[in-house]
Amino acid sequence: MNLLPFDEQKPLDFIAVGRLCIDLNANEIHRPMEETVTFTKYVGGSPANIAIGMARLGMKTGFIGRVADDQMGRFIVQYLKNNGIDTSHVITDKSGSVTGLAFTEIKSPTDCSILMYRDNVADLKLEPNDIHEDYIRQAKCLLISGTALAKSPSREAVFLALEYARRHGVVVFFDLDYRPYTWQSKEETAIYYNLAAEKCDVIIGTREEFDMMEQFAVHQHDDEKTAQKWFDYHAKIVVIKHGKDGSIAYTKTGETFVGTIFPANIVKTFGAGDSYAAGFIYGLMNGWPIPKAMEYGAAAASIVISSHSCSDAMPTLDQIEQFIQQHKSSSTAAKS
Ligand SMILES: Nc1ncnc2c1ncn2[C@@H]1O[C@H](COP(=O)(O)OP(=O)(O)OP(=O)(O)O)[C@@H](O)[C@H]1O
Ligand SMILES: O=C(O)C[C@@H](O)[C@H](O)C(=O)CO
Repeated sequence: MNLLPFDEQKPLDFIAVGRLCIDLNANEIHRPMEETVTFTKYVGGSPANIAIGMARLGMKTGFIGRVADDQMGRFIVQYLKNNGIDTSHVITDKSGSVTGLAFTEIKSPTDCSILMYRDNVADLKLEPNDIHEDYIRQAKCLLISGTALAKSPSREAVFLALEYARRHGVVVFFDLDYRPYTWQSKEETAIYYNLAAEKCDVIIGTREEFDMMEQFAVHQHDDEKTAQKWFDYHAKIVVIKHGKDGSIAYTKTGETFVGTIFPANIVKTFGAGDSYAAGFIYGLMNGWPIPKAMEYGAAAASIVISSHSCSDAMPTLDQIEQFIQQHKSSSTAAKS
């Protein structure tokens, strides 16, 4: 049974809507940011990372968003173009907005944090008029990212994109991407996340993100009940990510798949979710069984957390397959 009816006649594979930002990753690692002197600049923003990941995997990818009218905005657009991503619907915001900055602190491979500068950011200036029905209609799938729901008019733009996607048989992925500093309150977040999730086909989030969404629900902290809640709406697949403990995917048809991880030489933990999403969505779009899609997501995640960047490190299909093969060979050798 084809859970996700991707329309192979559509010319675009994947469109992401939302945040285009800059990551400034500490170069002096294993120390607090107070002691960091230099940073490396990368394109960032969760939906941007996922779109870059999809393009690296060979998918025809587009983006809907706003960038600041400055050097950072131009850097982002050029980077997307260099990676073969269609930027015809990336708008330069002229309101004096700025580019969101994510300063990353890498105290240890497992103790990382992100300091976000997001006042007056261009990405949340996205407007409903920036959302074009004819563009979304051309895509096999659309990715929305939770942070784009944090403020108007971006919030309304996302709901319009969802309306167009539903109208034209575009499969919708919702990456929860909860970033508390962008919201007024958890209650506000839960309300808007629930309203969006009701319209989505695949919902991907961590246990903590689903708990935030379900703060008004009768159940708490229960993966199966979380999945069933969304199957009662539009969802076909719900994926709950559990960090180094892997992931669990539930389907509306009653199947459950437990995803394992690949060992990683961890440089930093963040970026795992975005790379996992790219590998997983790629697998689903190719009609693979869910376990294989989860495997490619997990491999992509291990590759990215073993790297200094997120976007730059998003792997190609060959890199993922070589990584998986190397792991399998090492496992076989270790057993013999
Ligand atoms: N320490 C790890 N070692 C190997 N794989 C990992 C590790 N942490 C995460 N992963 C892989 O990445 C997937 C997503 O990671 P996680 O659950 O941390 O999502 P996330 O919180 O959205 O990630 P991010 O830190 O990018 O926001 C996991 O399901 C797992 O497959
Ligand atoms: O999503 C953000 O704004 C931060 C990202 O750019 C950063 O790469 C990250 O946290 C990835 O999960």
